[in-house]
Amino acid sequence: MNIVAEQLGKKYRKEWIFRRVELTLTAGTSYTFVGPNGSGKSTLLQLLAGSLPITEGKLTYQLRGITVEPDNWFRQISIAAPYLELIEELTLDELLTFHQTFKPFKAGLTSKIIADQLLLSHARHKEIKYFSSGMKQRVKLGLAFFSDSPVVILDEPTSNLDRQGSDWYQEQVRQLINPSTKSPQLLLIGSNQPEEYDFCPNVIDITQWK
Ligand SMILES: Nc1ncnc2c1ncn2[C@@H]1O[C@H](COP(=O)(O)OP(=O)(O)OP(=O)(O)O)[C@@H](O)[C@H]1O
Repeated sequence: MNIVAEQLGKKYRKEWIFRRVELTLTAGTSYTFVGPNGSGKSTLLQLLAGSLPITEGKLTYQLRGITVEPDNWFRQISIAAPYLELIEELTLDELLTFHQTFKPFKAGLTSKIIADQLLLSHARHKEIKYFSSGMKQRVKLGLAFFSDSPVVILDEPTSNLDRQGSDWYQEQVRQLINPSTKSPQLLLIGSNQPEEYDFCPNVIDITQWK
């Protein structure tokens, strides 16, 4: 999957957050958007995910050379972000089962394996509303890591994670763009924490588009 942005701009009321963004984002690698608080990292990630309308410019999704219609972009993307909520009333097992009805997991992964991978096998039958903020963050990241989607978007990925959780993130995130993986994904990160993206070859300062 490739995503191409041409002359992309976003304005909230009278304020331009960024303008004239030019990007060609290619599968099999990662890109991290950096910049101070309020610079527009989350806004740009949501635009690239097709979940916020663009004010000007053009976005194109291409899967194996074929243009994907905007109505189908959401099928290509898994996103973990602080502003996206989990369904609190479901248990972890129920959430994993529900999630698979619209976004399958990668081959061979069952709910049990994923709960083990999340280090949450003890909490499979607990409702998400009783999870700690770090446990919820692990679930959000897991849904993004383990779903079979060409694009993975992670905004502030290690927020609320303890040392063990951050180590787990480091281990998992590298798998996404491992060249020996059968279908390498496109990984997009929004971050202010260098240790979240120290492996990433493409670090892009968003303030260049102010
Ligand atoms: N719905 C909205 N309406 C008006 N302004 C908004 C809206 N959402 C975001 N903004 C503004 O857009 C700017 C960019 O916000 P954004 O959350 O994208 O920044 P960020 O770089 O992700 O920040 P942080 O590092 O704090 O997460 C901010 O000035 C913010 O106030």
